[in-house]
Amino acid sequence: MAGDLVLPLIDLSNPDRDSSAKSIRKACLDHGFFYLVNHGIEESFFQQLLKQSKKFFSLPLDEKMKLQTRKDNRGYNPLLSLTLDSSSEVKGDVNEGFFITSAKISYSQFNANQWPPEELLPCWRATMESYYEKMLAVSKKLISLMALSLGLDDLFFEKIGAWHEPLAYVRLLHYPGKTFEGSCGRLGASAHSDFGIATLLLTDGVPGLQICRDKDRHPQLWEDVPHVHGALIVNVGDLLERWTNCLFRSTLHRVLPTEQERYSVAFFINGDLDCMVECLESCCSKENPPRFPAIQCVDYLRHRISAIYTGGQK
Ligand SMILES: O=C(O)CCC(=O)C(=O)O
Ligand SMILES: [Fe+2]
Repeated sequence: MAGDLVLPLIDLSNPDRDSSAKSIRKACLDHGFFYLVNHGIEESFFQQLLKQSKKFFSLPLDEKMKLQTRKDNRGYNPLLSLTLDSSSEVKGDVNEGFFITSAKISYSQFNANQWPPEELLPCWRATMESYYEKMLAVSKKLISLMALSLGLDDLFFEKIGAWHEPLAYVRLLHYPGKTFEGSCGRLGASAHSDFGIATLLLTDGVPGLQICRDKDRHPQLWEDVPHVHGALIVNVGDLLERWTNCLFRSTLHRVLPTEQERYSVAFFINGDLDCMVECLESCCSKENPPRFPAIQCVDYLRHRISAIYTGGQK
């Protein structure tokens, strides 16, 4: 049964950075989720982004399929093509999506984003590129507060080489609502934790997102995440959980099938591909040894990304 959930609100513009860092630490210990406000992105820009996203998903399927993702995970994923809970026997999440990342990053033999033709969707690419840049700037501020919240230098992630050319993704998402008849007990997004450092999520206000704060509890308790107008929902990812030896929690979440159509945009922040993710000194001791071996960011992400492709990654 879903209960009422009150998540902390972090003000990114607060000049008292130590106080923000303290609040972030508490939020990451208690929930692994919080709202980010005063992040500097205008509401009108969010509306423009959601409008452009809707325009893309309204294109005929054959047009969208021309941009289907390849090995590098950029472009279009049709309905049911990904299953975020890779251990689930029920395959296929009821959403379609579109991934965009930095043009500078070469992840496989393909190193270019895919774009719908300008004559079909004027300004689409420019809107997405602008969102990517704005979110990268917000993430940079957030990452430095997260470093402070762990008692580290605020430039810690830059200094260890995790934030020079970080792999980040914009993921546009469309949940079709009850008009889609092939759901058969599937979820909008099956239960998962995100892979990277953190995720910053924008939704259109249609409910559906739930979190499970204690994944080991049986039966699991799923709680609705209320919409807060203008706020981004931030959650800790598995790479940060590894860095912090499970001090910061990458909380399980999912999206229920929705009656109405629903649009959301996730911004996934990961580190630089070649950075090593290994337990922070301050997060381990003799009594609490590292729970995960060190791993290169790219190896971890490749493995996790390929596991969510329902029929294998093309
Ligand atoms: O659409 C949402 O609200 C959540 C999406 C999500 O959890 C994801 O893409 O990782
Ligand atoms: Fe997620």
